[in-house]
Amino acid sequence: MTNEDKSMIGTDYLTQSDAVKQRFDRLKNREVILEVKGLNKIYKTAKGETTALKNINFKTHRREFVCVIGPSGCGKSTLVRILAGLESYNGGEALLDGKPITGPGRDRGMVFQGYTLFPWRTVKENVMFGLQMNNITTNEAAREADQWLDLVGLEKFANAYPHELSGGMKQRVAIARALVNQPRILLMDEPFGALDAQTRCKMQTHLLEIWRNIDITIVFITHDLDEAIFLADRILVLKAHPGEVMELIEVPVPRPRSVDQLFSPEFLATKARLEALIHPKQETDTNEIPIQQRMLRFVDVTDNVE
Ligand SMILES: Nc1ncnc2c1ncn2[C@@H]1O[C@H](COP(=O)(O)OP(=O)(O)OP(=O)(O)O)[C@@H](O)[C@H]1O
Repeated sequence: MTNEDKSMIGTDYLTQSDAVKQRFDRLKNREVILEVKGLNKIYKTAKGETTALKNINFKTHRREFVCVIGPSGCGKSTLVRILAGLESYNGGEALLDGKPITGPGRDRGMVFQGYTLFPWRTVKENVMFGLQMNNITTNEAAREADQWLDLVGLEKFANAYPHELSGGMKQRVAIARALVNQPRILLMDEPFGALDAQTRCKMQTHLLEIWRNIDITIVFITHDLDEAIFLADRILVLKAHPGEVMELIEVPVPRPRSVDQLFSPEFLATKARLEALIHPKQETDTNEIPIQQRMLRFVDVTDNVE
């Protein structure tokens, strides 16, 4: 344990080292890229109304990395779809560079959990697609696609087809394809959710490396507490039914991040706070039937597996 570790013992997630504090001061001085003000979303169905988002407020600064976390049904996907311009909303505002979001646009790149590559196009052709849709010549698109494939470390796979790639590689192509139009903001909805733990970990480090090297602001949806703390500057914590902001947490873990920090006092303190917000301890319900009594017996009582 280093002296710095020792000095952080007993601190909570609100305690920031001087370096972290200064970083947040710099970050908050940067221009606001995304501003969400009093945003509401109500879904109307035959069964009634669901308030998916209620009075959501937050700002994201240039080159900030924001994670959005919360229990199932808290409106994470709804929020990201509204920001992408794929979903309408019922009041409030969502502003990108001060302008209302009214539909999809080149200023936003999207990466989803499912692999959304065109299977009949090569890796490079997948990345070129967005550019060609914007009337950029094939030669120019090919040159730019090469640069982005280089950035995500897939230059050697330019002529491969999606089915020849691993899950992590497919998501790297998806990131290159989302970045090729040089959006202001990258919206990522559980992009690593389908990957195995080891690949997921590598992709997180890789994404931080990409983010460090380019001028991009990231809004990243996740279920995973470790992933949120590892990646984010700030974490927007939502609650469900209705989807509301519980807290916007400034992650006190210094940058650059590495897996060695997963058990640092700041990391664990932040995780404890997220656990308390997202999985609060339930009061014991005295009316609840003990689990053993609820289970059907499928085996003979004498057949003891232990
Ligand atoms: N198209 C829709 N029509 C009706 N209700 C919807 C629709 N999409 C989402 N909802 C409801 O809105 C609420 C928020 O859903 P949303 O999918 O945004 O949550 P989420 O936090 O992304 O959930 P998960 O983590 O399970 O993906 C939920 O109660 C959901 O049932």
